[in-house]
Amino acid sequence: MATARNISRFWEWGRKIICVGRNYADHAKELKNAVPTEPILFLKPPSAYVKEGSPILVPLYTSDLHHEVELGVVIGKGGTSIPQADAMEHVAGYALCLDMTARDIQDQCKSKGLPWTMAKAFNTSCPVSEFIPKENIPDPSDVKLWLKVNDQLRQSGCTSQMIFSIPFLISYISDFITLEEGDLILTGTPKGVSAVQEHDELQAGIEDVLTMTFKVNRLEL
Ligand SMILES: O=C([O-])CC(=O)C(=O)O
Ligand SMILES: [Mg+2]
Repeated sequence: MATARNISRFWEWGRKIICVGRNYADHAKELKNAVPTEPILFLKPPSAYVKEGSPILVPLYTSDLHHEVELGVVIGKGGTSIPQADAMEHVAGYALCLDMTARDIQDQCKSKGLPWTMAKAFNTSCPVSEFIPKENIPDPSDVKLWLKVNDQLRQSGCTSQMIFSIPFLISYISDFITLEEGDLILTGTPKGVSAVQEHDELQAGIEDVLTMTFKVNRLEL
């Protein structure tokens, strides 16, 4: 007998992960990138998800794996060409996410004009918290995000600093990628990205809503 799918386990559904890059001016500047005038988008596959209790695995081909703490928006109602005014009706809730990035590989891809797939879409590149029901974050345009590595604060930002708002992003993306229930939008990272090493412990949080912890491991050959 088929069991009903529950949005609170959206990461098991095999749906899209759509990521927004350079959505915070302070992060665009720290990597010496221009502040965008239109959203920069890339994708991660559902195989990128990892949940607390399992480690983040450093790909063998990188020596500069970075953390990026981000607010994730979980789509509850699909749609195409969603007007900005209706966008929040399509949101089921949120998740705290890390956009793990092989920065050395991303730099190589950027200099060659190649896509970022190897830098951004590898297994365990999307650590994700428990599902956060919409009611628990009444104003997603004003929540604080933070990340510590081995108890040292590295990132601390507020979603009020986003260049493109959540309703704008939902509308913009849905004009050319149909959004489906269970999709996740990663809304970009504030400044403070830095490298992590094997055995590091990452702890991240959204204000007083939730915290999550991940260990970093090397992939065994
Ligand atoms: O790799 C980058 O700098 C782009 C990105 O994902 C972000 O800004 O969150
Ligand atoms: Mg990112």
